[in-house]
Amino acid sequence: MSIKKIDYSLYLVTDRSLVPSQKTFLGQIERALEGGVTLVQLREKDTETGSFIQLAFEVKELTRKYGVPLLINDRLDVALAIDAEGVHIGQDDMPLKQARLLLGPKKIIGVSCNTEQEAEIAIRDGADYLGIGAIWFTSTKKNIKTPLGVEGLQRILKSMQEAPIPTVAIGGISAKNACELITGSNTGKIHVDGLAIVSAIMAAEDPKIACQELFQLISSSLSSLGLKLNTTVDDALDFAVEACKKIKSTTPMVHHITNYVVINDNANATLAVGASPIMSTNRQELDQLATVNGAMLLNMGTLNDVDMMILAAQVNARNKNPVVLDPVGCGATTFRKETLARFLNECDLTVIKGNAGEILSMAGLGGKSRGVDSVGENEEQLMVNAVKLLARQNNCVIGLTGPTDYVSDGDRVFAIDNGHAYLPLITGSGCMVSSIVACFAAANKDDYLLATVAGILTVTVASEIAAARDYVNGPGTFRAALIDELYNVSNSPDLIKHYAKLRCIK
Ligand SMILES: Cc1ncc(COP(=O)(O)OP(=O)(O)O)c(N)n1
Ligand SMILES: Cc1nc(C(=O)O)sc1CCOP(=O)(O)O
Repeated sequence: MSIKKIDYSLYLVTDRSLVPSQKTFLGQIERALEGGVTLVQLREKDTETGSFIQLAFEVKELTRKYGVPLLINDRLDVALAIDAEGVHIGQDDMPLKQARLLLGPKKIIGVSCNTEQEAEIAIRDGADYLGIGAIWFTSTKKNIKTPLGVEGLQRILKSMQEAPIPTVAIGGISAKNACELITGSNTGKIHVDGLAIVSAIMAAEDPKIACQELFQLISSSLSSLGLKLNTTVDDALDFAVEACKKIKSTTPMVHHITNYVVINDNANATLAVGASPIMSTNRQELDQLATVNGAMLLNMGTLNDVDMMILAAQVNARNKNPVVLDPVGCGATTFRKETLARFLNECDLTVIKGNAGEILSMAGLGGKSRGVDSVGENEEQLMVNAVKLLARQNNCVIGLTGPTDYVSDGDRVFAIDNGHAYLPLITGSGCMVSSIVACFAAANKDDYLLATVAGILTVTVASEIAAARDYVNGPGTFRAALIDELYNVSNSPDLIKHYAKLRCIK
């Protein structure tokens, strides 16, 4: 299972033939990125493979600079050659099932659909999003099928209500009709997630201005429907409160394969927030447990049977259980580095939660991991870049804990300034945070970024309340009080709202 949290709202599909004279293709794309494009598809119809790859590398350099994913139209070979974030395929291109086999589960695959039946098949076969069109007539693409209009789009969206996936509309879209399209296609719970646009951006005198105008229109149309493009601090706090309640009401089982230094504390913390811990390390019951688990937690602290841990991650992902990895000391030895590489390559991880040293070392951003302690003071920007980059590279949520905690899904970034100086003085407090994140992910599968923020907030807020107790005068008394306050905070989750020092970082 993969989160693939992509912002589809303003999706540029390129066309070199539309670039005005005096302008360059890459220049138009860069201006569009400056204007707020959230996703780019490189669409080349008559370009030889070698030149296509060369161009794709150049476009990727730009999209990377702006932190925007790049998809390749039709050509899986080009997408693989440049390690693009995914592809967009049409009904006459390589079948989705084969494309998925070649690209693997982590890449994004979008599929063009013009009918309810095409949408149903694409969803069944595992598309990540649908490009629904043509909505209106367009001269950008030859031989389009009969335009759907807003009613046709609505019909398809309604047909997907049982199994919704993200959708973008395409064909004839510009600032003149963007609002009508978004508000008109709203069918209660389901609406189009974004607009895919070619000529209104590629042929614009200044794509930055065109995109800013489009972005504004999309954002105001969504807010008129009570929907938002961005997740705010208030959204995250509301989510945290509800997330606590959901753990209590569903009591998810959280399977831990954790290190033996922290096993008892992890189990007690899990119970304190209302989840049910199981600490089995026997491979014979992995399959059966995965059918009832809410989440799987893997902790690299005291590594023994790595193959078994990888198997556990795989069977849980197959059962659609979130898999949380705590990469304890991942930069400390060659064995740990190799083990981490295996987790990243062989498993579909949902959340990686480590300390600053671990996360910076994973990101190759100069972090060091000495034993299992986090070292060094780092600038906020370095942390933000690290969590964003790793989240994008690994298609998962990254949580970095330290004096300030950072969480990102590659798109959104939150910083948490809660916590107490006693936390790093008890062994395995970071491991406890990972356990609690797994509990939140188990019960809150609709948004793993917010579930991770909620988990970290719960522990750090509880730590502040625990440290303030009269009898707490050092790490030993604090450790017991922390378990008590995890219990109290999760029973009165409005405390999170009261204490939270949460920031949304753009
Ligand atoms: C976002 C998006 N939606 C639809 C299409 C059309 O794809 P396809 O049907 O493969 O046609 P061509 O683009 O290949 O002409 C798209 N490219 N992007
Ligand atoms: C690439 C493409 N696919 C379509 C479909 O209907 O699937 S319409 C289209 C072209 C859209 O261009 P413009 O934004 O300039 O109208």
